Amino acid sequence: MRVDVITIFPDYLSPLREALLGKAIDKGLLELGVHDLRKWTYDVHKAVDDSPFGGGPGMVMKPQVWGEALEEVCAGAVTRGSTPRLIVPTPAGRPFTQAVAEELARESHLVFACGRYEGIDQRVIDDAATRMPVEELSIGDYVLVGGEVAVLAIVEAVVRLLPGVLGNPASHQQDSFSDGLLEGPSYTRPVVWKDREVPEVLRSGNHAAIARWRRDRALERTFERRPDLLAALPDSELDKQDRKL
Ligand SMILES: NC(=S)c1ccno1
Repeated sequence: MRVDVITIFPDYLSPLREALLGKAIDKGLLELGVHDLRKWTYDVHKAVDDSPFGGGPGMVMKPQVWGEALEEVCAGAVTRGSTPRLIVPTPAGRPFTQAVAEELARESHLVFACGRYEGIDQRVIDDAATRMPVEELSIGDYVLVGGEVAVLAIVEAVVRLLPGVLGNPASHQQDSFSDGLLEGPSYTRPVVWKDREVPEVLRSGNHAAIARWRRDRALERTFERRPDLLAALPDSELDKQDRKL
C-alpha cells in the first residue's frame, strides 16, 4: 500500500515512521509520502488560506494550492496505473470505524488531505471527485485543530491490518469490533498481583471453557459500554449460549 499525506505540518506525521509502521515501511509493506502543502504556493508568505465568502470567523484553505498539490501527488498514481482514494478527515465526515479500516486496507493507494482553519474550499473536493473516489471521514464527534491527528489514527488502524504488518495474523481475530463486540479483559503474569488473582479458567488449559469465558466477558462489556453494537449484531452472530447471558 502507498499512503500520501498533504499537510502544512509535515513533522506532525513523523510518528508514522516509528515502531510498527516504521517496520512496515522497512519491510516494503507500506510506502509513505508526506508533502508540505506550502510547496505549491508562490507568494512570499506562502499563503494557503483566505477569508471565507459570506463572512464568518476563521479562514478557508485556498483551492488553487490544493488543486495543484493533489494534481501532482495523484499524478504519480495515474502513471503507476492505479487510482488513489482521497480521504479528507473532517468532523462532518462518515464515521471511521473498524469496518471502514478494513475497507481502506483493501486499497492500493490512499491520499490524505489535512485541512486546517475552517477547512478546504469545497470546490477542491468536488473537482477531485471527478477523477478519483473522495470521502470525508470523521474519527469522532469532536473538533480538532486540523486533520493530521485523524490521519495518524486512520493510517495506523488501516496499516496494522495489512498482511505481514502484525507479528501474529490471528491478532486481528481478537480485535475489538472484529466480531462486532468489544474485547474483554486480558491478563498476564503474575497470577496474583495486589491480592488480585487471574481468573482460574484462564489458567485451566481448557480451551473451550476459555473461549466461552472470553466471549461472555466481551458480551458483558459490550452490553455495559456499547449496547448500540449489540443491537446492530445480526441474530445469526449470537449463539444459544450468548443468549443465556
Ligand atoms: N473529528 C475529525 S476527523 C476532525 C478533523 C478535524 N477536526 O476534527
